[in-house]
Amino acid sequence: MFYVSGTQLMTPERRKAVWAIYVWCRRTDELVDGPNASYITPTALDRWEKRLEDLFEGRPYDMYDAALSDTVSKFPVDIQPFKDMVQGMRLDLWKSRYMTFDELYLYCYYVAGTVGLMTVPVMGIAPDSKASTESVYNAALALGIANQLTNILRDVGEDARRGRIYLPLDELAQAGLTEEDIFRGKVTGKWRRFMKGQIQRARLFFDEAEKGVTHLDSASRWPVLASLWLYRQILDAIEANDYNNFTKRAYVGKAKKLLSLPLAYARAAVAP
Ligand SMILES: CC(C)=CCC/C(C)=C/CC/C(C)=C/CC/C(C)=C/[C@@H]1[C@@H](COP(=O)(O)OP(=O)(O)O)[C@]1(C)CC/C=C(\C)CC/C=C(\C)CCC=C(C)C
Ligand SMILES: Nc1ncnc2c1ncn2[C@@H]1O[C@H](COP(=O)(O)OP(=O)(O)OP(=O)(O)O)[C@@H](O)[C@H]1O
Ligand SMILES: [Mn+2]
Repeated sequence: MFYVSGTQLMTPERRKAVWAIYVWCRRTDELVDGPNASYITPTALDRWEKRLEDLFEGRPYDMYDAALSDTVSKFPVDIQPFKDMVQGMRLDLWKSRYMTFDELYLYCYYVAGTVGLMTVPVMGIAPDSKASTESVYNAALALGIANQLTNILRDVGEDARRGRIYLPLDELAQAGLTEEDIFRGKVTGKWRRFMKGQIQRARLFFDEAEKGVTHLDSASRWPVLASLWLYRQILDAIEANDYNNFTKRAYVGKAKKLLSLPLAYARAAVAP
């Protein structure tokens, strides 16, 4: 998980804090994505949200919650993005179709944009930055959206096999595609044209996020830039697979991952 390698590049205090947030997010995702997902109910998510409120008030349930309690006592982290991620998991319990990009955007905000909002207070905004705080948070949000859109484009076949289509149905229809085309999983000219548009939009969100990275505290820029570049390369891998995201899982090879780190370091070292 390159978020992990990304956080290894941070100062120890920040690394521990991001790690605590990561673990909470991973456990939250596992509730609906993990092995026991079929038993999860909205009530279980309500209980998870109650635990979140307790740990924010300094009453952690276990040692992982305690790590997040420690983080929120050290950094000005707000509870709302965490609550919003739980709401995203409630959606994932029952919602398996998205009619429009607006609907999909909201879902991406809930499960991924929230991660950006959770982590900005830990990454820190550069003291000499001229950018407004709002614009930095918008860039963080954009990175979450970009990552989730990329995740969705990477997993079209995998999600279809679980009966889920996150791609906006109105855009599929405009491209002359139907749900059956997704379940059939054939790469056609229509599919390539549709995917080109989807990839182009995801890249726009990465571009917006990248502008904001330069306004983070200098010690946080490199790991965030490295993780941004790594995830964005999944889009290149989908293109390299001739848009076959039905049966091929696009991924970034070790060599490219390793190459991204020094490149991101050099880029992050350049003043904004
Ligand atoms: C250095 C760095 C990127 C730190 C962020 C670490 C962190 C707290 C990550 C949490 C990720 C997580 C487990 C979220 C739970 C929900 C979920 C699974 C979201 C999807 C992530 C991908 O997970 P995975 O690859 O495992 O997918 P599968 O579960 O296997 O299907 C998401 C695609 C979204 C993740 C979103 C981010 C990492 C956004 C990070 C944004 C920032 C660090 C903001 C940076 C600030 C600026 C100004 C750009
Ligand atoms: N439109 C909805 N709005 C909010 N919550 C919903 C909606 N549809 C379902 N849910 C919640 O998601 C939970 C699980 O979704 P699930 O698909 O199993 O139920 P469902 O969509 O109502 O379908 P069914 O009626 O066949 O169970 C439901 O128990 C319900 O609490
Ligand atoms: Mn997941």
